[in-house]
Amino acid sequence: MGTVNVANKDINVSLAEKKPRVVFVLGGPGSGKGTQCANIVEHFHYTHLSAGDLLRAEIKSGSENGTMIQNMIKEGKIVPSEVTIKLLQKAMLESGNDKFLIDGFPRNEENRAAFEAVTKIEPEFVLFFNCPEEEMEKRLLSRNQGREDDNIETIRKRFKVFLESSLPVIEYYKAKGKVREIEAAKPIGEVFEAVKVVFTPKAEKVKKVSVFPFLCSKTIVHLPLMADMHCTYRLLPRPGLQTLPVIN
Ligand SMILES: Nc1ncnc2c1ncn2[C@@H]1O[C@H](COP(=O)(O)OP(=O)(O)O)[C@@H](O)[C@H]1O
Ligand SMILES: Nc1ccn([C@@H]2O[C@H](COP(=O)(O)OP(=O)(O)O)[C@@H](O)[C@H]2O)c(=O)n1
Ligand SMILES: [Mg+2]
Repeated sequence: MGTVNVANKDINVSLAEKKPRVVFVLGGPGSGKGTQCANIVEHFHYTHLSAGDLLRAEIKSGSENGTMIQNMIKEGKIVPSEVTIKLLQKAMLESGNDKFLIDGFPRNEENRAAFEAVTKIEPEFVLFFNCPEEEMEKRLLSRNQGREDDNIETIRKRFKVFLESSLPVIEYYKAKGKVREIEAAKPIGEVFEAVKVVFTPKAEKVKKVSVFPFLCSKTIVHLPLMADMHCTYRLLPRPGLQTLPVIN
C-alpha cells in the first residue's frame, strides 16, 4: 500500500466507528458467489459488495485507473489491493448499512493483509463455495453477461490464479476456524438451503419441543442446551431440578 493520505484516514475512522459486520464470500470463478449473495441479501438484509462489479463500474466511469483495471481483468490477474480496497471502503460508507457480504475479495494474500491493515476489520466468517472446475467452466461459458473474461482462455488463467493465490487465503481462514464451506455443485435452491443454515442465528435453530398437556404447568421450563437440542426440566418445590425425558 502507498502512503495513507488524510482523506483515506477519515474514511478509515468513519468506517471503524460504524463497526461493520463483514462476511467474505469466496469461491472459484463461476462457483455461484453472486447468485447466492443475491439470495442472502433478500433473506438476511446484508449489503452485497462484489469486488469484480465495483472494478467493472470503475472501468465504465472513465476513471484514470480504468485501462489498467480492464487489462488486468482481461488477463484474469488481480488488481492491486489499494485500488480495490478504496472502492470497497467507499461503497461501505455510502451504503448506510452495517452488514456486508464482500464477494470475490480477498483474492490473494496481498488483498487480505492490506484490507486488515487499512480497515482493521476482521470478517465474522468466510463463506466458501466449493465447486469442481468442470462445473464452474460450464457455468462461465454460458453466463452470457457479455464479460470480456468469460472466454475459455481467460477462464483457464482465472482458475490458475484461484488455485495459486485465492485458495491459500481460504486456508488461512480455515486455520482460524472461520470458514463455512458449502458444496456448490448442486442446484441453486439446494445450495441456498445450506447457505441459510450458516446465516440463521443459533437461537432460531432450537427445535420447539411439543409438551403433553399435563406437563404444561407453571413448573415446567424449557432450557435450550445446544443449537438443535432441547431439554425439559421440572422445578421441584424445594431447590433442585428434576430432568424429564425430551419429548419430540
Ligand atoms: N447452483 C447453480 N447451478 C447452476 N448454475 C448456477 C448455479 N449458481 C449459479 N449458476 C449460474 O452460473 C453462472 C455463474 O454464477 P455467478 O453467481 O455469477 O458465479 P460467481 O459470482 O461465483 O462467478 C451464472 O450464469 C449463474 O446463473
Ligand atoms: N479482489 C478482486 C476481485 C476481482 N478482481 C478482478 O475482477 C475479475 C472478475 O472478478 P469477479 O469476482 O467479478 O469474478 P467471478 O468470480 O464472479 O466470476 C477477476 O478475475 C480479477 O481480474 C480483482 O482483481 N480483485
Ligand atoms: Mg461474481
